[in-house]
Amino acid sequence: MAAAANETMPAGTGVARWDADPILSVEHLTMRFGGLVAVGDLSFNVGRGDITALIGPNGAGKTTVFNCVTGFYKPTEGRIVMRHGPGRQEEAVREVTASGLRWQRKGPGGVYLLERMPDHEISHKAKVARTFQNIRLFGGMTVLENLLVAQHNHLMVASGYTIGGILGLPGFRKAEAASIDKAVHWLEQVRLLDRADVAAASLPYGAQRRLEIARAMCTDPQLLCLDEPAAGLNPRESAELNALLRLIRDAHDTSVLLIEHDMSVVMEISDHVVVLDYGVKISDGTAEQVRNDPKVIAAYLGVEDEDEIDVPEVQEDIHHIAEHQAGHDGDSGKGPGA
Ligand SMILES: Nc1ncnc2c1ncn2[C@@H]1O[C@H](COP(=O)(O)OP(=O)(O)OP(=O)(O)O)[C@@H](O)[C@H]1O
Repeated sequence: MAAAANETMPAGTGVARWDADPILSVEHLTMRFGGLVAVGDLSFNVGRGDITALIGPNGAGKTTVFNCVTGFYKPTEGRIVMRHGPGRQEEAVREVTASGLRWQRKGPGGVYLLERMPDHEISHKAKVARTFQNIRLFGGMTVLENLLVAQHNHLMVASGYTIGGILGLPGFRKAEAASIDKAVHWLEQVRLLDRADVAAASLPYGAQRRLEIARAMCTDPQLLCLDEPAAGLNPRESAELNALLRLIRDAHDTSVLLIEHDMSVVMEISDHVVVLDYGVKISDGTAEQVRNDPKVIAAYLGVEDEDEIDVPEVQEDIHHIAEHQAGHDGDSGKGPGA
């Protein structure tokens, strides 16, 4: 996947890679809260094997999109298609849509209509994992326990939903050992193995953020959704996060969709960037394309007339604003105490 990460279009197709091989398609998504249209007729694709960033000013609708994708909200309208296996699988998507079913599996492939599925099915069957803007670890449990709890479903299956677990039947013991191996693997990846036995709440903020990502990865997701993973991190921790997300994409075959205000993270690691403003898409392309899009610049600065913008200077301003915003977020309830 990584090898393809810098090529926007597969040779000779003229179609962006994320449109040719989307792991996730958000199609005509609308979410209304009473009279407020938080997201209006939004469509975009998340490419298989890509890091995709969803960005936009405060209140643009990013978290609402995440909540629809992960089953926390039922969209007012629209379809959200998750695909296991390559390609668009158009016929399977048509079949499952018409059938009224929630998903259809065929061999290694599968099509899942997330707007029809409850959140636990989205995580266990469609293989979509998420982290939250405000950290949601089990603070009183140890670091290791947090990663084992994430694999609870797998262990329940191994116990046959009986007291097989308590009795230590061989199948369960094997599954339990595999769960510990996986937890240890991810603790190594996020550099927390030496903290495995401490309470999660006692970790510094940046380490808690890494633990959240490790916990999500212990569910073996095909798509990892991260809500502001760099919020409150210092520059060194931000650089470590970039490396971790690249490793997740390249070595673990997991696609990543992230909401992020820190433009240094977005521009450095994203293969694809989608920009929202007032619940609608205003730009969609590579980081480079989006960075130079006057509509994006105008949205971030609240400028009405794009013709008045002196682009290079404004880009500098955007960078400062993004930095300021990230710092401000860290002080306003998105930090460890939140
Ligand atoms: N549960 C809700 N009930 C009512 N309005 C909501 C709800 N959730 C979000 N909204 C509104 O929908 C709009 C989009 O909010 P959302 O949180 O999705 O934006 P965002 O882009 O994630 O913002 P931020 O960057 O500040 O987190 C906002 O006007 C918000 O007030």
